[in-house]
Amino acid sequence: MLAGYDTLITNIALAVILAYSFHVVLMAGQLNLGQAGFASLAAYTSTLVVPTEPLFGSLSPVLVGIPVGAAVGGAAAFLVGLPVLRLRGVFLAIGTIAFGEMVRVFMTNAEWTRGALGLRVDKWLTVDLAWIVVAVLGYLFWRLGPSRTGRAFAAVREDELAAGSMGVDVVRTRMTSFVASGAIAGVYGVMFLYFFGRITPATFDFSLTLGGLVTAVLGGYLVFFGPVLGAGFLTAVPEIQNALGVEAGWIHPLITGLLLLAVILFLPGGLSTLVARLRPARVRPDPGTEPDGLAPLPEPGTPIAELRGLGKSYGSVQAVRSVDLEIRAGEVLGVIGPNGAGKTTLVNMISGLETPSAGEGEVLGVRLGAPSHRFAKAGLSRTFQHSKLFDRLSALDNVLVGTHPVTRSTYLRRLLWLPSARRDERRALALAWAQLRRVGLADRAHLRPGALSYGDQRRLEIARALAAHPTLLVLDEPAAGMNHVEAGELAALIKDLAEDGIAVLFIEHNVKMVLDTCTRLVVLNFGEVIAAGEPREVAADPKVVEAYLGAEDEESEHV
Ligand SMILES: Nc1ncnc2c1ncn2[C@@H]1O[C@H](COP(=O)(O)OP(=O)(O)OP(=O)(O)O)[C@@H](O)[C@H]1O
Repeated sequence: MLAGYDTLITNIALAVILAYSFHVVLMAGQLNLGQAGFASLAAYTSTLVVPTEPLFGSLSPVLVGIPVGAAVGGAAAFLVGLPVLRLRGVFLAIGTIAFGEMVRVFMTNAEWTRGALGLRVDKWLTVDLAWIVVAVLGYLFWRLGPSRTGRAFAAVREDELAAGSMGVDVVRTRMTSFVASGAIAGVYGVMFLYFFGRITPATFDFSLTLGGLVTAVLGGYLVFFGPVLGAGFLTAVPEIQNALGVEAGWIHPLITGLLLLAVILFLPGGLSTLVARLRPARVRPDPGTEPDGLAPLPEPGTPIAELRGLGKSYGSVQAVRSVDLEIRAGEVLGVIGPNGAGKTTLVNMISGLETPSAGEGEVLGVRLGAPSHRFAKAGLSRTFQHSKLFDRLSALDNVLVGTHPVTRSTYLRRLLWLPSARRDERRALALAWAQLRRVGLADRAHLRPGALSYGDQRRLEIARALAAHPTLLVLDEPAAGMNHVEAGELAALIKDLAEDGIAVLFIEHNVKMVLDTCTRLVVLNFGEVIAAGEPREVAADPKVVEAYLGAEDEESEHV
């Protein structure tokens, strides 16, 4: 019955495959626009290396070409990614467009490609095979979404800095999505070749890239079936136009453009989120088990961090100078000081977000200057002065990202439905739920951060940090914006955590809370430690009163 529509249906499948090569990078927040180049390289390579007749008499050339295309596209993406992934956002887009154009110019001028005349092969692609490839890709993306790798992609997309601090290797995650995108574009290129039987350099021009991007954005990249919706929708427009007998060629681009605008303005997650919204919001339930297999924390009092002569300058501004500091397991160490004293810069160096300009040190066995995910893996978790929650993830998913350093990758095992992947996911869920309960947010697990009160957002960030089972928890002004009651509850939580053996390093302007909770206090002024020791003694130090507490008197009366 569908025989007359073979070409149309195969075209839709090809559009879906191309859109998936955008979907995978958009999932990780990367604007790669070099797909035309990867597809071109893969298709032209196939004309050179894939036999023209079925291999062993039965294996269709397209079946040989698909893995060749994936390998060529993936390898090219890796090589291109090494330099261009230093770029971000629009600069990454420009760099990858330039690559696509370079490939096109090369293919036009090379002799073996026969330039603009192009190359011909037999048409081996069938509609069934095209949709089998779509089904395989759909399956891969369906299983990716709720896996640990899928969460890492989402975390990098939402906030690279926070993702790194949660133990996600941002460079690796960006490269993984880039290589996957190249591999899928390569598969597309080869399938295109064996469907139309002819390619020219102009086949893989910038309009192909734009078409794929529009399809992926329109369909949406937050849900795995976005590319199918996008491709179906965009193909339906000219078909309806034909059925109505409207000839005008401008209608398709106009409707596509308007739709794209509407999606960007009113439905940033694409059409698929509209479908997803029809389902009631639900989160994966608490498995009800206690999180197991967590490494014991070091004995209280064991040194876990040592900094010597630490300094950081930004041009002529010396933010931190000659700081010597030791942190011991199980202590609550408060860092106070006037605005601009260098507190955030200090904890940024301790957690790998800044590289020191002077001095050295180790935190949990990791030398300062290493990337933030290494500190997170070693047992350091942190929150930020201005919350860095993942806005498009539910509260539960935010906390699940926090489990990254203490969980194993589940994606490949999820593809094979191995029970061990299920066990690991249940363990991550148990860890996340336990922290949501601990901070009193279990009943709001399904909400996105934007729907939570300010105090709840700060608590959620603490839950996310605790999900990594940290040895050292760094809190940057956790009580900022909290009322008396909330600040009191937070102080009680910090004391509880210390009793559990977690070392807490926290920056706070709420002096009452600092004096109530800290076992040791460090005061910074102009980047230098001006006092350190027992909190009440330090608070009474005339130097501290002059530099900070005098100025804070009014504020502390309010806290
Ligand atoms: N990325 C940067 N580039 C340039 N200067 C910076 C940078 N980060 C911090 N500084 C400067 O370093 C100094 C210390 O800033 P920092 O944020 O560490 O202070 P702070 O004690 O945390 O202040 P606050 O209590 O206001 O958060 C300030 O003078 C600040 O302007």
